Amino acid sequence: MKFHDYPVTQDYRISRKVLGVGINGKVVECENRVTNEKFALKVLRDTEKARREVELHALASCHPHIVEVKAVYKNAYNNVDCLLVVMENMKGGELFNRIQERGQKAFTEREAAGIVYEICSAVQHLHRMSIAHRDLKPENLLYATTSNDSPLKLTDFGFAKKTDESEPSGLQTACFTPYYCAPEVLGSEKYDKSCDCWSIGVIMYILLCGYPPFYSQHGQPMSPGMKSKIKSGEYSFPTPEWDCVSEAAKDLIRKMLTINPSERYNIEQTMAHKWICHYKKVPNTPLCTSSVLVDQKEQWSEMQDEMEKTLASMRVGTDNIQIKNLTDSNNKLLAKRRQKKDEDEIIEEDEKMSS
Ligand SMILES: Nc1ncnc2c1ncn2[C@@H]1O[C@H](COP(=O)(O)OP(=O)(O)OP(=O)(O)O)[C@@H](O)[C@H]1O
Repeated sequence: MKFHDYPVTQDYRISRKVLGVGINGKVVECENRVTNEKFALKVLRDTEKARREVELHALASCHPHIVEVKAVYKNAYNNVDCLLVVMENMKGGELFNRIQERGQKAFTEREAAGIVYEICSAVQHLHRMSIAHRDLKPENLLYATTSNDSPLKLTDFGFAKKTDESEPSGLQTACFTPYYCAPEVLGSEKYDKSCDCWSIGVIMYILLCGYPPFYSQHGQPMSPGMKSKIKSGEYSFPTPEWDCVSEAAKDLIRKMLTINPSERYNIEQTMAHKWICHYKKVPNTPLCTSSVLVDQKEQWSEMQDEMEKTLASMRVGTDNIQIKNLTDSNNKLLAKRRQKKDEDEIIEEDEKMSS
């Protein structure tokens, strides 16, 4: 995708409405000056990492279950190069918020299968293009609209990686990876893709019961021992939430949460599994998911933190360790301060243009 080098503010009015906040800063709403159509704008410092994110996202975005990148601008603010990514505006919110908001109307196993099918089709598209997402978590799954038949789409390619590039040797290490098979044994391409399948397994599990598979104790906050549970694949299908869930669903979860990534189901095997390929015929059994999500609202952010940490530890071992310069730092505080400054400068610029 070609990056425009004229100011984004020539084409879009930038609003102060914040659509979401992530580690790289805010995503704000913007409006096309000609059509008045609303979009989402993500501002990133122009670093090698940001370029990889934007390029891979744009490359993969022509898919019904991936958030579409409309345009990218490369603008400088106070001599700092930034990439401004205009994306379709996902007005329907995050996946689990919607399930939580259903109230009394029970969420069913067939609906869960439809959702997992949508996620799998996005991941299949990526893996066929030799892209591993590596940050597949609930916050990165957004609904396009608030209507019941809205598509669910995957976003945030901040950790995406082209998996067919030859890896420079020497700096890789498996010391930190908590998983049974070291990445270099399996090959980084298969290893990186296998992390996405593990994530789908976790999301599928939560969809079917409302709590994650690697809880220290159901209903209790996460314990420090959770990591070792993930490592040894210790999870179960507790009563009563799992009593009515089909054997086919449990079978697929076992295959996706297999500890050894070389034995874990890949995306093609997952798509061919009967619970996915016949997702419209999955039993319409009511699930406990919505009410459990409501009851455990307080634990949700801990769950998100834990999933983030686990995904981060899965990425270590396939990425080369590099000394970062300050502008590439992932330090949350530094990133927030920088991001806020960039956004303020862009909004100021926009206000100057409008006046
Ligand atoms: N296209 C979009 N439309 C509406 N809201 C969006 C869109 N993209 C992102 N958001 C919101 O902004 C939040 C942050 O976006 P994103 O995940 O891309 O940023 P990030 O800084 O890379 O975050 P993370 O901390 O998840 O790595 C999302 O969780 C979501 O709530």
